[in-house]
Amino acid sequence: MKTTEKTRCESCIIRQFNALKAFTKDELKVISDHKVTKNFKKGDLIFKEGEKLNGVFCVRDGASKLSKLSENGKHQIVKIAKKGEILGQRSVVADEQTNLSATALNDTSMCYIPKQLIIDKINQNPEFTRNLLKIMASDLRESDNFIVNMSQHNVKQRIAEALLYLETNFGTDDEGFLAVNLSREDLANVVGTATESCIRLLAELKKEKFIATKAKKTKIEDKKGLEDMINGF
Ligand SMILES: Nc1ncnc2c1ncn2[C@@H]1O[C@@H]2COP(=O)(O)O[C@H]2[C@H]1O
Repeated sequence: MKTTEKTRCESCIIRQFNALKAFTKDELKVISDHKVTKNFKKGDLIFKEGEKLNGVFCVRDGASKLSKLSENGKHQIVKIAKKGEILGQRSVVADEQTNLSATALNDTSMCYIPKQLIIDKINQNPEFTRNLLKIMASDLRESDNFIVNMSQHNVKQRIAEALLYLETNFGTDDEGFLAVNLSREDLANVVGTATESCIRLLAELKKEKFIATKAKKTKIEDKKGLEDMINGF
């Protein structure tokens, strides 16, 4: 992990995507003066489940996986976080330890904002507090949907959903391959299956012409077909 020169929050457009959009120019100046920009490489641990954070991370760029280690030693990936998200606000607000680990999936840049500033702003800026509540409410809705999805969709449907999520949220490269490539193990950990089953089901999806693969890259060939399959048609 590298700490780099600061970019000023006042001139950063990322805040439009998160609760920080409620801050005035003066508030942003204070945040800018106290935050640190941290850069992570693929595989770097950003924070570990059970850690007590002294601040929150604002994702400027890159993708990171949020995962929880279960008692049987498996990592369940709960979410792939993207640009604009704030990570760690749940434990900072609750004054608890983090519930998940965050690991960089590619080159990732994050601004680390000290906890005390966030707590001060919760007390001083009601619009910021409302925004934060909305984000946490949305995380809760996502978690509800995730649980329902796990129990009502089969593994193949869940793989299709994960691939569509990656395309919608992170886009594709010049050749149409997913810009964020999950390893087969990570994809298996998103959908809650063994890596071998995930590999077998990806091969099926390829044979059925829903997807194409090249080396470790994956391309969605038939989006409508995948959507129909998810909806049980
Ligand atoms: N759907 C989600 N469920 C749980 N945590 C999430 C979700 N989306 C984003 N997060 C963030 O992931 C963070 C993990 O550490 P915390 O528990 O401190 O705070 C959590 C939230 O900021």
